Amino acid sequence: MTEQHIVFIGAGNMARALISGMRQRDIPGESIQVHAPSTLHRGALAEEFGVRSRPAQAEKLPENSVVIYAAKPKQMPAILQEWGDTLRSGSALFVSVAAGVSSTQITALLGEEISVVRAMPNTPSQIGAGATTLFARANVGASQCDTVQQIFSGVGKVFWLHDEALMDTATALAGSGPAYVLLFLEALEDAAVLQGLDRITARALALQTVLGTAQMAAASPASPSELRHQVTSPGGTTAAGLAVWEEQLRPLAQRALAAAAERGRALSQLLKKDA
Ligand SMILES: NC(=O)C1=CN([C@@H]2O[C@H](COP(=O)(O)OP(=O)(O)OC[C@H]3O[C@@H](n4cnc5c(N)ncnc54)[C@H](OP(=O)(O)O)[C@@H]3O)[C@@H](O)[C@H]2O)C=CC1
Ligand SMILES: O=C(O)[C@@H]1CCC=N1
Repeated sequence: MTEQHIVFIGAGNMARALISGMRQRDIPGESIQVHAPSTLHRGALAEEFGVRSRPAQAEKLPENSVVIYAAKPKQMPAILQEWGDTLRSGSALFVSVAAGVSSTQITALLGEEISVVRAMPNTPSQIGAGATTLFARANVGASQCDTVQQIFSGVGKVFWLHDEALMDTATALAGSGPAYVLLFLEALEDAAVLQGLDRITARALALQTVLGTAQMAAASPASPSELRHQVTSPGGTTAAGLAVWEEQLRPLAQRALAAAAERGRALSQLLKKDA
């Protein structure tokens, strides 16, 4: 793992989260290089994590490079145009974290079947608590899959998919998921403040409740439904609250995941128009 060179295209939120998680796992800063047009974000990453900061494009890659595409989906045609020769001439493994963009689109943009893996990580990767879904094209070898597995299992849990179409669902659930959980926290906090609790206490109580419950569910062999029933006394406070959640929550979850997955597919279609 330490011999591997990890090359980021893009220095934004997701690159930062992954680099933070990698550095906590003692991947040396010198084996990570970050490319972005401006020095704004890559400069900050170099300063904070000791990674190498480079302009937007590399002429040549170090041996054993894993290139992680972490710029916006819609920029992929232009960026792969710039990186095409570099990627085609080496033996780099190309990992895209871009939402929506299919591996077939990526190889079509490159005009060659280089090794492509799609990854959908999430921002808790920055503290080693990420959830990453991976999909490898058929030509990606077992040792390349191991390499990708090692990189992302270093920053959290890893789940492989064999049907690429489900990457949009994984994106809707886990890539976007931290934002849903944070919105839920905000809503709980605000509701408690409305009832008179001070904001600091409301925030801390909401956070510890979500954290403690997630840890309990992760540690327990029981299903979320079974654990929920343990909290719910007949005729008690939880039953009263749950009756309200049940009216809306499941249909809302279905609509939210459908909207997010559809947006992933739309991002992919947009790329077709621009390409
Ligand atoms: N944010 C998230 O939670 C998640 C995001 N993703 C995916 O990660 C990718 C990046 O998202 P995010 O980090 O949020 O986006 P940001 O907008 O935070 O970062 C985008 C980065 O791309 C860089 N960039 C722009 N043009 C180029 C170029 N020509 N060459 C190299 N780099 C370039 C920008 O450079 P500069 O610093 O100069 O502005 C910036 O650093 C997206 O594809 C998204 O779908 C996947 C999972 C979760
Ligand atoms: O919102 C987005 O499109 C990206 C992908 C998943 C999380 N952030």
